[in-house]
Amino acid sequence: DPMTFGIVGLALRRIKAGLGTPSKSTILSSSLVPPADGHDFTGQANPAVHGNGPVEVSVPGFSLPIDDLVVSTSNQLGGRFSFNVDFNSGKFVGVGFMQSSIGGGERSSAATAYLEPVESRRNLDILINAQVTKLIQSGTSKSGPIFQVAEIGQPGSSKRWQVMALKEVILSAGVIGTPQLLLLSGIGPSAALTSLQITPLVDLPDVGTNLADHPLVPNYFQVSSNGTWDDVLRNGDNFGATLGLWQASRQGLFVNSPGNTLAYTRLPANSPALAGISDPAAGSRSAHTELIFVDGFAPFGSVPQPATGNFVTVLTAVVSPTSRGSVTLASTDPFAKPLINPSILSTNFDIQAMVQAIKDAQTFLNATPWQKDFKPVPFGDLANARTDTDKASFARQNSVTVNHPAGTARMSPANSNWGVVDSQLKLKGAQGVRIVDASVFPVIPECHIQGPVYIVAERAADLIKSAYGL
Ligand SMILES: Cc1cc2nc3c(=O)[nH]c(=O)nc-3n(C[C@H](O)[C@H](O)[C@H](O)COP(=O)(O)OP(=O)(O)OC[C@H]3O[C@@H](n4cnc5c(N)ncnc54)[C@H](O)[C@@H]3O)c2cc1C
Repeated sequence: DPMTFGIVGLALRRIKAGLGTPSKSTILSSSLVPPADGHDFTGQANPAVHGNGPVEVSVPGFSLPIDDLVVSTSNQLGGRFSFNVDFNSGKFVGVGFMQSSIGGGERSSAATAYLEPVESRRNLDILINAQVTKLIQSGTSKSGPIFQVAEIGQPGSSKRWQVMALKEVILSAGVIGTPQLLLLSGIGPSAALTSLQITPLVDLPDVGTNLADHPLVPNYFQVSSNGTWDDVLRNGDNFGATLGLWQASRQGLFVNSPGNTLAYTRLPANSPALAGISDPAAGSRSAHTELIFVDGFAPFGSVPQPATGNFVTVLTAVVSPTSRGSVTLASTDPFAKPLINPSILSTNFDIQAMVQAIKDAQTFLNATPWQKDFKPVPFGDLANARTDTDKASFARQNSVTVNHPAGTARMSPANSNWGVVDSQLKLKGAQGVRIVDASVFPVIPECHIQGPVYIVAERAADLIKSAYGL
């Protein structure tokens, strides 16, 4: 459950650019804290490239038998698999230790780090068991309709309440909820809205388009070691004892997910994935693919955990995908689920990059450090996926996503005729609404995107304070 931050890189670039040390509230949202087991994490992360913000981040707090094998293999293979002590350094490729938003063996999040400390503020009300059903036009301005009223309801009831914002509405309903709400409010592609009998108020064809996510394939390897977590998952007593240990002391296997190590890799320069296209990654220090090394059978997708045997899973992902899907309305009922078309692996780049990642997983686990105690052997459909064509087919059959959707209300230049928000995060063609969530990313970041969401949120806070002279 990793989160990766580019925040310190951002801060360093600020300092180099002569902008001075960033104030805490401007840039830094996380702090590196000791792992749950208190082990010396020298060489697993670099405190010098971390900030001092409220979200707690740590390296894994429970060592796994495969950790040393991953590091040894990195040292042996080098090149695209060289060791990277900390992905926050500004160089985002290589093999390293996972960093998770965990402090003291517990999840740290926007809720615990930002919201809980201010819950008792008199100017903050939190409505639970309530859902915004639409934004209501409250006036007209030269920039377009003004939306300063949110309508609220509860499932199973037709009763509605209205809340009026004195300054503006900040919409943070996420990559699925935000476009759904905009569409329900008459903000989106006019023709599609009209066909659903919704009166179009702002014609923004991009609402709900540009949905990006990181496709993920679980690659299973049967191993001869009997020390993997498979028996914890299978055996109720063992599972209960492990959970009990976490509940009593925030120690043991359950202090984080059992994927302690990972690799971010760039494709080889001659990869067929890159033929005839411009490189979709942000730059030479950004990755195309990711490998997460899990000490057991990670039950992703439709393949159930086998009743016997020990396993290592390598989760392979494409982190600079070019496929784009969509979120559209299935119904005008605000409580009905929208239609989500993830459209993953729908481009040649994405499928070829995934094939390379699957080959990389096999190369990595074929290295000598694994041959003494683990002796990994491809398991299930992976065992039969011998050629690149087989691997592409295996990927199509077994892909899920990393749950990193982004981009359904993308940012664009103020005077462009595409996009949904401008660089101030304000809804285009309207007044009174700002969007602050992962839907505004124009492209999906090549990392687990929770960190970048915090960056956008911190930036938005500054934009809002600045707009009102606060
Ligand atoms: C299963 C899963 C695992 C993940 N694991 C990781 C990980 O390990 N590392 C990582 O970096 N990222 C991870 N992510 C991604 C990360 O959680 C998201 O990128 C991030 O939470 C997005 O933040 P957001 O503010 O855009 O939206 P969200 O966090 O989704 O917040 C949107 C909120 O709006 C609420 N909402 C929606 N519609 C309405 C409405 N109409 N009225 C009122 N409220 C509404 C939702 O209930 C939700 O609470 C994971 C995501 C999932 C789903």
